[in-house]
Amino acid sequence: MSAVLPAWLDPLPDAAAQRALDGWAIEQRGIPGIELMERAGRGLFELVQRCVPDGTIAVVCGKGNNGGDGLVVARLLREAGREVDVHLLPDPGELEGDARTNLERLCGAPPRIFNPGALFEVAGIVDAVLGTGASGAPRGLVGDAVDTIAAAADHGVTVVACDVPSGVDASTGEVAGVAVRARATATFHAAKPGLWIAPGKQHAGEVVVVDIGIPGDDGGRPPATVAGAGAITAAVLAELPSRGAASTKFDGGSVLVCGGSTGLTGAPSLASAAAARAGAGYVTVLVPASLNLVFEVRQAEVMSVPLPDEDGALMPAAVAPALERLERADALVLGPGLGRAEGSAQFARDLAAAANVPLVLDADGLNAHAGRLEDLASRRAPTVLTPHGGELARLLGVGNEEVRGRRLALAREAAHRAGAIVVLKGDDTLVVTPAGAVAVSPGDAPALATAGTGDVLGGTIAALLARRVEPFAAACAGVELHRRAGRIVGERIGVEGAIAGDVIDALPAARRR
Ligand SMILES: NC(=O)C1=CN([C@@H]2O[C@H](COP(=O)(O)OP(=O)(O)OC[C@H]3O[C@@H](n4cnc5c(N)ncnc54)[C@H](O)[C@@H]3O)[C@@H](O)[C@H]2O)[C@H](O)CC1
Ligand SMILES: [K+]
Repeated sequence: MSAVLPAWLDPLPDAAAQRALDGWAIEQRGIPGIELMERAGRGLFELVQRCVPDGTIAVVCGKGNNGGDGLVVARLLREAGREVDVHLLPDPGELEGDARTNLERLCGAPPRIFNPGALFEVAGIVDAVLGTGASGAPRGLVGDAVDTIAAAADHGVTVVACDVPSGVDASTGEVAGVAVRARATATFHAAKPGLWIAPGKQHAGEVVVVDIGIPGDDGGRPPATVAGAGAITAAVLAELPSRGAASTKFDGGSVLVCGGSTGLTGAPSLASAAAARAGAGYVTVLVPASLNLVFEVRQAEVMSVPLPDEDGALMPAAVAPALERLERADALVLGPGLGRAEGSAQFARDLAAAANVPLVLDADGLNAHAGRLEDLASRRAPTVLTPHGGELARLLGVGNEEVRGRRLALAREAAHRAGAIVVLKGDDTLVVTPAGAVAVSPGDAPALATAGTGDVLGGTIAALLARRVEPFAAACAGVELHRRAGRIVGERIGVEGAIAGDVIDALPAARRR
């Protein structure tokens, strides 16, 4: 599936797209494959020298061009005076093309037959077994080699991966069987989605992108490299409107936040405060009448509308009054603190179906749609689901383990079934559209790992939807603002002890960075 990625996403070509790019560079732009391989090997060499400055290096080579890169780096390391053991998995006669050429160019001792024990006695290992040509779990001797490299890493041997840690699916980050866990990965031309998406992200370690001279779109029209995914960049924030001198609160749009239940009044408060801090013109919470006083007192900048409730939980009878308020709203966040009462789940389903405004469905609003994603597909206005892993598992009726292992595939499935944008939260937050576009967040905002930051994200995205930002851009920009705010909090007050309110307060600064 190739969707044209917006300019504010840096392409993360998947395995097929990267192979197409390699082929295009060779056939259409006349760059010899052997030259691409040499440049790849040189980039890998520099990373190995940095990560393993001394001691013996074992280079384990598979039979494809990933192995060919390994043979290049073995030669360069030996030319630099390093002690290098080359372990060749295939018979030498099985090597073809550029890999074979580099076998012939190898200086020093010829490659040895793969010797697992030797991998525990070296300072470092270069994993040149499988790259973008891998399919499925490593098999046979390749599987044994990947197992051994992984075990050696567990014993403290430094592993540097060539292009992709062997065993990781370059396109999705899935690990079918066993995979190498590298200290660092030298990846060629561009990072692949599998290096940015868990569990592949954790296997890749530090990712260094090596320029191997594949030209950009210099009019030569490279193949659509957008078949993979895109990395969210700061440029997405340029999609956001700014308040001008003549702006009024009406320009900022009206965000409604519907949720809350006894003991769970904090979530709608966090979501509504976040919407205000993210630029909404005005924000109103729709909450159980018996809890309304809490909201009257808590946040002066947020208005509150009491809805009929039973024991502090919203029931289907609250749908009609809520819809009345929605007539004058520009976006709705539904779910924060809603609670698990059956009547509240029905309330959430009825309101989601009837609300004709852009909707951010979060928390118990999502749980109310477990196994009912298709109900959302008939909504006329845009829908953004913001599940964490456990909520996505409940939506799809699968186990948490399956979501942890197949994040991209399952986010795509939910987006397709619900006809909605899915924001699958995590250090590697994914934003996936029903049409198949995929954006990945750079993450690295550990201060966000605290209760309530999910509510903050929902309110932030709703504020951008209320300002008529295109929904995919609004979801990605919301994720980026949220991440930046988390990083600001981490720098200002420290990761430990950061709380969701700090992230809200940092949202305005996050736009300025
Ligand atoms: N194409 C180029 O110009 C460049 C490529 N670079 C490097 O090449 C690899 C991609 O090479 P390719 O030959 O397509 O595939 P691999 O080297 O990944 O090897 C696949 C090889 O292994 C076998 N295999 C596949 N899956 C499994 C499995 N699960 N178990 C066992 N064996 C498996 C398969 O039969 C193939 O023979 C790319 O990653 C780069 O490293 C250069 O870097 C740049 C130029
Ligand atoms: K590899």
